[in-house]
Amino acid sequence: MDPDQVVAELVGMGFELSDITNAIEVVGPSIDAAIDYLLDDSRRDTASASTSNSRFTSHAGPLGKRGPNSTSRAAGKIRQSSINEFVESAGRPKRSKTMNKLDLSQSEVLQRDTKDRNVHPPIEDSDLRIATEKAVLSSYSKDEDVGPDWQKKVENLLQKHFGFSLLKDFQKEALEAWLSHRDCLVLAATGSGKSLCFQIPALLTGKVVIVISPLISLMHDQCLKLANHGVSACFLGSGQTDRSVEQKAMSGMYSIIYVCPETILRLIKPLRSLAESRGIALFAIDEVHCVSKWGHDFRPDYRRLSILRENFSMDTMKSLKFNVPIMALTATATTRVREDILQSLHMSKATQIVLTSFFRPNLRFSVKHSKTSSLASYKEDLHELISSYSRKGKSHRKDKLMSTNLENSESSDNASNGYMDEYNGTNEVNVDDVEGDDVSESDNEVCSPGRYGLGSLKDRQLSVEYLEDECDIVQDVDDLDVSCGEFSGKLPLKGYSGFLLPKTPNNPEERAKLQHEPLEDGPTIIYVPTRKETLSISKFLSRFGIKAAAYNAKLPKSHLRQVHKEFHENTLQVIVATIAFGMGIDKLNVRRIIHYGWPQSLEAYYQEAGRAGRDGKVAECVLYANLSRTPTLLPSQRSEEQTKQAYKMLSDCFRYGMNTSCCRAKTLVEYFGEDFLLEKCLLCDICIKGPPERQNLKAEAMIFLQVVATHCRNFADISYGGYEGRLGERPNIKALVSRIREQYQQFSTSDLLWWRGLARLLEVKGFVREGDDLTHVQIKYPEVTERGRQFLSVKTEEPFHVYPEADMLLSVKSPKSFSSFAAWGKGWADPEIRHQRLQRKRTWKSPRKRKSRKPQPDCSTVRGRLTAKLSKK
Ligand SMILES: Nc1ncnc2c1ncn2[C@@H]1O[C@H](COP(=O)(O)OP(=O)(O)OP(=O)(O)O)[C@@H](O)[C@H]1O
Ligand SMILES: [Mg+2]
Repeated sequence: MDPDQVVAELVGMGFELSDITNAIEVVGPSIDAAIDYLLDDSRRDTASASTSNSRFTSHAGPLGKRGPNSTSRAAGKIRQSSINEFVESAGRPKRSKTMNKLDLSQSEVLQRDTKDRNVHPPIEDSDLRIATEKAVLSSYSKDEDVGPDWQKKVENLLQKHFGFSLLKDFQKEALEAWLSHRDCLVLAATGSGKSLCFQIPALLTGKVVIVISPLISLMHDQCLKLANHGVSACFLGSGQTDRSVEQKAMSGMYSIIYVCPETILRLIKPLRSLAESRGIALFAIDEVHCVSKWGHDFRPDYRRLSILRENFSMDTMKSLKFNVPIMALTATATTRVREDILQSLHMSKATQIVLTSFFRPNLRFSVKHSKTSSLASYKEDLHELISSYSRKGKSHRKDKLMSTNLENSESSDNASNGYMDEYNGTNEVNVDDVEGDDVSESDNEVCSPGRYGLGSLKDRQLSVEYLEDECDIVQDVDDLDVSCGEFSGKLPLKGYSGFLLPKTPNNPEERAKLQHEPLEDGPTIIYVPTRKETLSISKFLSRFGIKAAAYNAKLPKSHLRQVHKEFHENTLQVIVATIAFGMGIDKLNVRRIIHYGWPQSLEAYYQEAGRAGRDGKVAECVLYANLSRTPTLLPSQRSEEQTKQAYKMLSDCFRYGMNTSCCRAKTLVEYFGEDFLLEKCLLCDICIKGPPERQNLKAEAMIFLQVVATHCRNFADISYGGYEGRLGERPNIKALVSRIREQYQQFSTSDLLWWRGLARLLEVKGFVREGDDLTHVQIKYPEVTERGRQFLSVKTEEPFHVYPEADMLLSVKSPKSFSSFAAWGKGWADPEIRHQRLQRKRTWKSPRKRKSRKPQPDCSTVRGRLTAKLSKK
């Protein structure tokens, strides 16, 4: 491969250019070898951190033990995995020559499963198979009535297959709906046990359940678990390499068939035959929020699933005694999304809505301010995480090591990148933070300049292509075809009864005790917006002896599988992932979910956070976000309508972060349309710290509304002109705040951040609204409403009490360094002063820039050629 191509691919995976060039210089321009070298680098860091800082030279796999084909990236790329691999990797006997098509574990599973219903395992010889299939098909019980004692039967089946015997109430409700042949929409919290609702019908009848699922990794995971529980299941779609599986599935050889929406559309005909032969008990549509444009994971193919109702109803299939019921399931759907689901899937008017609480009583939610953009932020924010894992290991030595490493990393970062000084004192609010309005909202925080040592990054900052290539956006079922199963096959089922049990106490005294309860052992998932951050943060953590691994969709599949495996085997402490570490991951003991950067919606946030504490024990969900900067939408192909909706969802998420007075858990569950029964959760940062002091901001509110009213009127008359804006240009909040600073001496040094917060509060009260047609994350072109005008005109002494929001508090905590903002601001209007300032700014920056810039690229080396190429862009 051409070295430039190798470098370009590795850059796409998120590796840093300097590391790539080092790797290529050591191992040559081979992509596989370079990946191994680069991933080993973190390993070496971990090893060196845990052994007296000496460099670890052997090339063990990225996580210590790569699979046999780990060096063959090509193999990982071309050949997609099949369930057999994962059954094998679960420690079960491998397929032997003497065995038939299925490996031992699967045939065992089939035997066990089929013994219950006189179904024979599929066998290799085709004639014999056809004969067997005929016998099998004729032996299916066509009796739909499972009888009045179905609960008893279910309990027995649960005990036999899963090791517990009690159905949860919502599961019972969903099954009752199915038994009466009704459609059903199940809305239940993450980890509550929705899968069981559609797995039981397959065990209870001789019929097949078809499950539509969005990701191959999810299907793998569920098939593997079912295999471990003695239930025959398979998945179909592009990830299925064994072509015979589809044929077997369509002839009724599996009790549960997982299929992606894209595939089911072409399988309608064979499925109709299956409905007539073995029978289809149910269509289950998992993660059904993907149906809706108003949801956070819209997948157009999900919308076409209305085809199921059209093709499997009594009207279209005369042999059916009732429509094949549809069961739709999700953990994150707002009221609007629910309506959209019912409509789009043509679910019946009598659809049973099974709604359980979205509340996760054992999760401690919190939001913290961080620039989340540099090594300095990592140090500040991840310090506690590192200490917690170090304490669990050899605490004293590691703590010592940690401080040494912190020092080392500081000096080396300063020397190599020269950007540390820019971010020292991470939590300081800098005027640059709030100047974002001048650039479009697509000026995304995910690509703050100077972070990754890529010289030309700043130039590429506004490029949508670049951003698209930086973030993992799951658009297709194949995007993440790696398994996330419990590979050990030892599911901790005995005595475990879901996250609601062991019960998290409900009474306030008991709950208060959980506020500071130390977390038990367990892994952490850190969600970051970009691929580069998966690598930079995992590398950073490895330096302190943490067993951390990066996970993003562009990394080799072999690496991702290994990460899944080690995660489920509890040998990894931290996974740093993009959203690619996806839906439905069911690992019980995840102790922390850290979001490092703004999520795109509360739906996505809550679903990802919901992976914590599924064992019912206390777990933490921390969102680190830059509270002084408006988050921006990650690029994706959206229609105008979808863009508006995406902004709305991002805005809701931003407001969640800005909130300082309402319990986080309450905000989250109410977002999903649920009435929160406890007054507060008592575990989140707001419940623990309490809200800030309420302030009477009457004077400020009046001034703001007055200025907005005046300038909006001027704008409407097109007579407005003067200061910063051009004639007829609608004044944005930044311009309006400049006017306030100029006109009101007492606010001459006030901060835009603070006024933005006030504008949001006034918007919530209905005194101002967004005047622009485009949607923004927060109010940008305020306009006074009728209510606002009334507020302005009524001269009463009534106070205007509000809780200041996070950005307001932040701006007060770190006031501006210059003494008179107005004077400083006015200076920019003077061409001479502006010229001088810009000159000065250039001279400030130039020494550091010059220091970090390479003299002249040497085009005889890979590094030189690439540097020259990138600097041309
Ligand atoms: N009735 C039950 N009693 C005890 N445990 C249960 C019960 N039902 C399900 N579980 C367990 O709950 C865990 C979570 O189940 P499942 O993966 O179905 O959750 P989910 O609701 O689909 O979550 P997600 O929304 O994240 O996909 C599993 O380990 C499962 O074995
Ligand atoms: Mg699920």
